[in-house]
Amino acid sequence: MSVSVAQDYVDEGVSFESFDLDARLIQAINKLGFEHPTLIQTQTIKLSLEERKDIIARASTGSGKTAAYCIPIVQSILASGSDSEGVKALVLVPTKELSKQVAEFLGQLTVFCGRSARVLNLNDNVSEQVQLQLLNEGREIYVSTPAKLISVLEKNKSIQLTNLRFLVIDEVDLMVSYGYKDDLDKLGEYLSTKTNTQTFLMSATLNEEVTELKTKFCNKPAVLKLEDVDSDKKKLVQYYIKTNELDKFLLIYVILKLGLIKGKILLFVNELDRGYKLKLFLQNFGIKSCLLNSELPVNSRLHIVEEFNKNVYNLLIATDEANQEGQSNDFGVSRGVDFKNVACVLNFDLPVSSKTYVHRVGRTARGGKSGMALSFVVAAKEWGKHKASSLASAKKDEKVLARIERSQSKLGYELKPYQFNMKQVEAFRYRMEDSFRSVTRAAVRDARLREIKQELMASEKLKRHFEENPQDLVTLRHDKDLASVRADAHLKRVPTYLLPEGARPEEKKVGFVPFNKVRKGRGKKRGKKVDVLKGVGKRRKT
Ligand SMILES: Nc1ncnc2c1ncn2[C@@H]1O[C@H](COP(=O)(O)OP(=O)(O)OP(=O)(O)O)[C@@H](O)[C@H]1O
Repeated sequence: MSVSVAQDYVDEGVSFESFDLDARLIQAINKLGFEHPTLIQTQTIKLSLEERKDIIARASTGSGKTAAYCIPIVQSILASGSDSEGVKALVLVPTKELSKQVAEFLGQLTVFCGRSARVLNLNDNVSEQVQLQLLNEGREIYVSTPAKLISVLEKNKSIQLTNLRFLVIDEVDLMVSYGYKDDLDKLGEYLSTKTNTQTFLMSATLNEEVTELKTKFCNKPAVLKLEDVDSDKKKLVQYYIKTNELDKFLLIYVILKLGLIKGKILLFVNELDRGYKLKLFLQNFGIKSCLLNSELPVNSRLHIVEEFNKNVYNLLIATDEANQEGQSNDFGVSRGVDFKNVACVLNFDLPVSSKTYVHRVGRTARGGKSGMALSFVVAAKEWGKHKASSLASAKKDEKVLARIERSQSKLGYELKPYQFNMKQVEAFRYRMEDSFRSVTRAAVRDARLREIKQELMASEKLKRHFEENPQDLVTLRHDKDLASVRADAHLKRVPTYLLPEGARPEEKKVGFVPFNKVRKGRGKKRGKKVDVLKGVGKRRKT
């Protein structure tokens, strides 16, 4: 099987065999479908295996950083045989989602290694007894969030980190802002990183706080910065639409109802309630979505990401909360999670910083695929005019957009304004307003409570159920309709007269749907499609 990742980042002249890797590791890499390493992988594997260097790596989202540190770790463990007892590698990540993702990836890399390289995710949802048993088995690689690690170390004094050969801090710039500083300080007491351990600090973005961790954990590190890729090779196209607060709802309704974006969409909002509001609003039109936010139990969150990756859902509404200071909390949905095959990242609410924008849009155009980012930007003069749809963070949208444009242009990207022809979507306005009105604050509150209850129950069910029936996912779909919003059933149907000609039933057209009238005439222009959402409606492969 051939998986073409991040073609832009692939180091085509290099093969994995050239690193002299263990045959079991090569076999696993082949099984994963990786044909060539990516640039960051080539550099990291070499520096790690040949020079045993500490590494600080900044490389774009989707460039293959996980394998870049996992491969040398597994290789070194296999090469050393059973020379010492205890944990040999520790991978720290900021969220449970990432802990699961990285542990699973390491599981795939070590699938042929038997007892020579075993992985333990300390964040796994198991009883203390089971965990103790797993710890006693003496696994070679631990993956954990810092807080969980410290709690495990404090409860199990017999765990020895003295033979630790690798320490990885992934998404390193988040670690400090997540409040993990104390845990990392404590961890320092368990390790002698400066002498025995090779350290990797990884992220797509780095900040000053990293300097502190560098001093603490690294010894003359090599600094890799691999984010500049030929702009003509770039596969991420970025658009923004300047609009007002209420019209965001009109735009999203038209775009989704008419299927103007093909493929899976990851949509970001900035507040919890807005996620529910949008879900209920879309539900009125028969548009299904599922929610991902920090309030949901972790089991549900993990399951939702898994299901989205398996294409069970097409629209995921993720809440990336912004705190009072306007800083994005970035709780994890926009960080590091390897969402598969996302065709479009849609910033329904613009993030509050250009850094968060990088991580959000980095969820698409991964694995060699192309992708699109579309951001709704509220014009400053429009802000606050419609209370019910207003969002505090949108006040600064234009300023944030300017910052995003500056930082993206340094990376060789351009954000193109999207000229949305609002006149042509006006016909949908009254339906949008009907639906918008029906989603009252009480309905949102009710939906939020219900969803959490439902997910808490499902979460427990999930745990037990999947232990017994790993295949049976049917009862636990997360995109069920929520709560009882009093909207008319007619909203679910778009009457034929509102549809663009190409989408009317008798025409049986599949795929791209032009919004304008089909031009009839002679010669080449006959039947030419004009796309009101030019760019947005482009047919795409996913
Ligand atoms: N050499 C390779 N060949 C093919 N696919 C690869 C290769 N390396 C990584 N991949 C795939 O590319 C995708 C992105 O990799 P990964 O999640 O490590 O990116 P990342 O750099 O950590 O991004 P982020 O900063 O968003 O976390 C994954 O699905 C991974 O399986």
